[in-house]
Amino acid sequence: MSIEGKVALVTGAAQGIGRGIALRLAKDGADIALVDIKREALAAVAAEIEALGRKVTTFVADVGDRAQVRAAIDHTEKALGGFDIMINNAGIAQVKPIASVAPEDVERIFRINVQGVLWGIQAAADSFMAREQKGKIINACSIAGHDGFAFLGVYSATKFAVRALTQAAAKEYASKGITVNAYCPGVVGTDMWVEIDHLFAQITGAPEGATFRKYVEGIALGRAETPEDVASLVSYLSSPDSDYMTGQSILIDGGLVYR
Ligand SMILES: NC(=O)C1=CN([C@@H]2O[C@H](COP(=O)(O)OP(=O)(O)OC[C@H]3O[C@@H](n4cnc5c(N)ncnc54)[C@H](O)[C@@H]3O)[C@@H](O)[C@H]2O)C=CC1
Ligand SMILES: CC(=O)C(C)=O
Repeated sequence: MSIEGKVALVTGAAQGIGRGIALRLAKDGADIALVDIKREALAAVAAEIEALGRKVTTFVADVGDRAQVRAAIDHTEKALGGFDIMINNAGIAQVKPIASVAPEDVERIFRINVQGVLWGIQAAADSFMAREQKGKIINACSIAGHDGFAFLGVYSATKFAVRALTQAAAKEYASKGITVNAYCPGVVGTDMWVEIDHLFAQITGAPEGATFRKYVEGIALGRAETPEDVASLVSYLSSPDSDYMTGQSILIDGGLVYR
C-alpha cells in the first residue's frame, strides 16, 4: 500500500541510513522533511529528492534539544502542508571499554540517542493529536538494542532504552491511532562503522578494517548491510501495510542476532 501524498520527517538525514530512508520514502510517494546538524549535506540530499519529483524541505536541528525538535516539526507542517510519519533516525556511536567510560561520555550519547528519540516521539505525537489524525513514529534501534556488545556498552544501553521507549509509547498512543515501532539494523557500511572500526583498532590493537570484517563474517547472508536494506523495512513500517503492528523493534541484520 502506498504513502503517496503523506509527509515524512527524517532526522539524521544528511547521510548514511537517514539519507537512504529519505530517498526510499520519496520513491514511495511521500514528501520529505530532512533534519540534521549538517546543513550542506542536507542540501545535497534535498537535491536528490527533488530530482525524484517530490516536495522536500530541510531544517537544521540538534535532536538532543527538545525545542529544536518541536521547531523542526512546526517547520515541516508549514513548508509541506502536513506531517504523517516521524523517523527518529539520528544517532551517534561510542566505543569504550566499560572501565574507562566517564560521566560526560554517558551524558553525550544519551542526550542524542535517547533524549533525541524521546523528544521526537513526544513532538510528533503532540502534532498528530493536535490535528486529530493518525500517525506513524519509527525509531532507530540496533542489534545493540537486543544484545549488549563489548566496547559498545553505553551505545548498547542507549539502544535498549530506545526499545523501551518504543514499547511504552506504543501503549500510550495506541488509542489515538498512533503506532510506534523501531528498526534494528546490524552492520551497515556507513560513516558510523568507519568510526567504530577505527576506534576498535585504537582500543584492541586490531588492524584497521579487521573489526568490520570480523562482524561481517558473522552475518548469515554473507555481506554487510546497506542503507537500502534498512530503508526497505522502514518503507513497510511507514505504509498502511503495517497498521496492525505497534511496539515492535524489528531486527534487520542479514542474520546476526536471533530473537
Ligand atoms: N551503521 C550501523 O551499522 C548502524 C546504525 N544504527 C543506527 O542508525 C542510525 C543512523 O546511523 P548511520 O546512518 O550509520 O550513522 P551516520 O553517522 O552515518 O549518520 C548519522 C547522521 O545523524 C546526524 N546527527 C548526529 N547527531 C545529531 C544530532 N544531535 N542532531 C541531528 N542530527 C544528528 C549526523 O550529522 C549524520 O548525518 C543511528 O541511530 C545508529 O545508531 C543502528 C544499527 C547499525
Ligand atoms: C552501529 C551498531 O549499532 C552496531 C551494533 O553495529
